[in-house]
Parts: sequence; structure tokens; C-alpha cells
Amino acid sequence: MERPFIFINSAMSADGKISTKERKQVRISGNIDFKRMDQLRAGADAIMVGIGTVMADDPSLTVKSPELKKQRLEAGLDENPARVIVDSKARTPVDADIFKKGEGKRIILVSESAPHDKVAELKKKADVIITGKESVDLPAAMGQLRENGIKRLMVEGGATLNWGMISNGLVDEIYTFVGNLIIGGKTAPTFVDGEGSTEDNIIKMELLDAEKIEEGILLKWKVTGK
Ligand SMILES: NC(=O)C1=CN([C@@H]2O[C@H](COP(=O)(O)OP(=O)(O)OC[C@H]3O[C@@H](n4cnc5c(N)ncnc54)[C@H](O)[C@@H]3O)[C@@H](O)[C@H]2O)C=CC1
Ligand SMILES: Nc1nc(O)c(N)c(N[C@@H]2O[C@H](COP(=O)(O)O)[C@@H](O)[C@H]2O)n1
Repeated sequence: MERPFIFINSAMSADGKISTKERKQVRISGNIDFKRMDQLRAGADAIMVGIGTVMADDPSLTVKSPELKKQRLEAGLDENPARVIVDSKARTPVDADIFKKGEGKRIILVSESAPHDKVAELKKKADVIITGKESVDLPAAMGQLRENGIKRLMVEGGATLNWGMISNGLVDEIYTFVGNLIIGGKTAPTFVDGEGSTEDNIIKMELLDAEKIEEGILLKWKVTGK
């Protein structure tokens, strides 16, 4: 099944953490990197996060720059790309910022095990795509997003979804901004958590670019496979 071009953009500390052990969002990127992230958002057809990120950060995932929003409107697009949540059990709060802020489509990916009454509530606010029995079948869901016209998908984490996407061979490129912070803590989320690889199953990448930005470094990777 055809799928979108998929890339992950993430900001991590020098020790690979993407938030604190309390799962509190940390400002890792500086202003220049946030602008770069905004440009990536504006150039995508959809932005996707896991339910863990929605519960922890309550992000809006909107395009912030008025100029970029104007350019999207002039191109005949919605002001914001579609916002997608991977949410097997339909736990997305109906008052999440993703619903309250900005124009544009919302898509919730749920599994067959999601409670029917909550799915019905979410359907009033978003398109709901059902795949997988207990948890979302990510390859099938990516195929359905492509069928819904999404050709370029930006994934913004978190750690568990990043593993799900990468381990299923669903990620083409990865952009990681490594900031000048050490967060520490063995339970603090890292860029990729989940089950992890075994020695013969490690995921390989090719370095496309490395650029110093303010006090950090932006690394661009192409995922080449196992
Ligand atoms: N610094 C950064 O760039 C970012 C940091 N974060 C941080 O990441 C943390 C959240 O990460 P996590 O707790 O790992 O949550 P997550 O955002 O990765 O969501 C994980 C959830 O996605 C759902 N899911 C459904 N089907 C799945 C599948 N097939 N594979 C994988 N996941 C599936 C599961 O319910 C799972 O618990 C927060 O602390 C947040 O602040 C999040 C995004 C960006
Ligand atoms: N690129 C980047 N740098 C950081 O330092 C960050 N903390 C994040 N966090 C991501 O941005 C989301 C919030 O987006 P809104 O401002 O609500 O639109 C947050 O959930 C993380 O995905 N990213």
C-alpha cells in the first residue's frame, strides 16, 4: 500500500532526552530552530503525534508564522496542515488544544478496542480512522492517510510513537536538533523508546547534513533500514 513521505522532527538534550522524568515539556530549541520547525509544519500535509504527547504537552500543532499561514491560504490550502493523533484507546480529551486552536482538519487514528461512545464523541470533532485490534496498525494507518491525500507527513513524537514508526520501516528521514542541555534521569523519555532493537535488528541511517544552530546542532538523517 502506498504511504506518504514521512519524516520525524525532534529536539533532544545532549544526553538524548526529549522531556523530563515528569514528562514536562522542555524548551530545547532556540528561536531559529523553532522557526525551522514552523517551516517544516507549514510545508507538510499533516503533523502527527502520539497520545502520550497530547496528554503531556497538550500541543496545538499549529503553524505559528502569520506569513507562512498566509502562503498556505494563497496556495489554496488550509491555514494549518491536518493534525493527526495516534490514539489506540480514543483517550484524546475533547477539549484538547488541537481542537480549540487554529483552522484545519483533525484526524484521530484509533484501534478496534477504542470505546465506541468515546469514538462517537471524537467523530464530532475529527475524522476517525480505525485500524488494528488492540493498538493502531501503523502501516495500515499510513496507507489510509495517503488515500486521504496526505503525501508529506511530519511526525513530532513522542518517544513511543517514534519507535513504532521507525521499527515498522515507516520513516524516510529524521531531523534531530541536539540542544545544549543535560536533562538526565533513566525514566525521562529519549528520542526513541519503545521495545528497542536486538543486535541483529538495529536500524541504520545515512547522515545527510550537520549544521550548528545557535548553541545546538541540527542533524539530518536518511533512514536506510535494518
Ligand atoms: N522534544 C521534542 O521534540 C518532543 C518531546 N515530546 C515528549 O515526549 C513525551 C511523550 O512521549 P510518549 O510518552 O512516549 O508518548 P507518545 O507521544 O509517543 O505516544 C505514545 C502512545 O501512542 C499510542 N500508540 C498507538 N498505537 C501505537 C503504535 N502502533 N505504536 C506506538 N504507539 C502507539 C500508544 O497509546 C502509546 O502509548 C512527552 O514527555 C513529550 O513532552 C513529544 C514530542 C516532541
Ligand atoms: N522542535 C521542538 N523543540 C522543542 O524545544 C520542543 N519542546 C518541541 N516540542 C514539540 O512541540 C509541541 C508543541 O507545539 P505547539 O507549540 O503547541 O504547537 C510539543 O508537543 C512537542 O511536539 N519541539
